[in-house]
Amino acid sequence: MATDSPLIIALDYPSLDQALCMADQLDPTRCRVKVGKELFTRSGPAVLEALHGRGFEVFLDLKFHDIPNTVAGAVEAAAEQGVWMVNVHAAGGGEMMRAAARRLQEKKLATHLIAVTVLTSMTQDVLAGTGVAGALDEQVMRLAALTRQSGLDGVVCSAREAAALKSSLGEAFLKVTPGIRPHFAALNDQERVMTPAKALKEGSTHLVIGRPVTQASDPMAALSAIEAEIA
Ligand SMILES: O=c1ccn([C@@H]2O[C@H](COP(=O)(O)O)[C@@H](O)[C@H]2O)c(=O)[nH]1
Repeated sequence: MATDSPLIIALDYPSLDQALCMADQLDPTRCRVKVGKELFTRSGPAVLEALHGRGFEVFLDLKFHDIPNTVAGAVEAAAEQGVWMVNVHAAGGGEMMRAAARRLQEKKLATHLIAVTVLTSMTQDVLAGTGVAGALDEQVMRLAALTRQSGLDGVVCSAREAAALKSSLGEAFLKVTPGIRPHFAALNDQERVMTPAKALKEGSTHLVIGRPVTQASDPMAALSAIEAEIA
């Protein structure tokens, strides 16, 4: 079931049952869902089948980062399972990203392929600790430009970088932004955060939201508040 909503709810749960319990409260015409490393490692492709069966478009967030041939194969495997979106790490480089994009083209698979720039949990200091000397926002820009040159559909970045990316790489290039924090939510381990309405205003095309909804005492009330904020 396709939706126009920019909302992607991160189903970060340790079991298939818990993830489906939340999915059963959500409406596939009002949001997409994201399956990440914990849930997929525990439940495998069964979770994708179950979510597709409920009508959801699924972002498989496994952030592949490996040699080009391995990543191309992994992206192909994800797309064959019908996911709406899959991602790789831009830091894997242009060769890796081009191999993945080419594989989807060759196999005529319509899954969106995007790349992670700098994780939203990272600060300037944390980035420097990995050996990247320049400014964090410049690193995001550099990796996003490489992602677009490599033929991908967009990036994962913080909403704080969305406006600059929109002006340099255009509106159609997807800006999928985790680190979304409504005023009522805790920051948790996120550093580069923004509220839902501001993120859309800055140019985010999709908002990834996990704990502000899934860990809320009333998840559906939290989701409704977010929908009202962005309406
Ligand atoms: O840079 C990134 C890339 C991915 N994520 C993922 O998004 C969600 C965010 O969940 P919250 O509970 O809203 O913090 C989570 O699944 C991350 O793995 C990210 O946060 N930042």
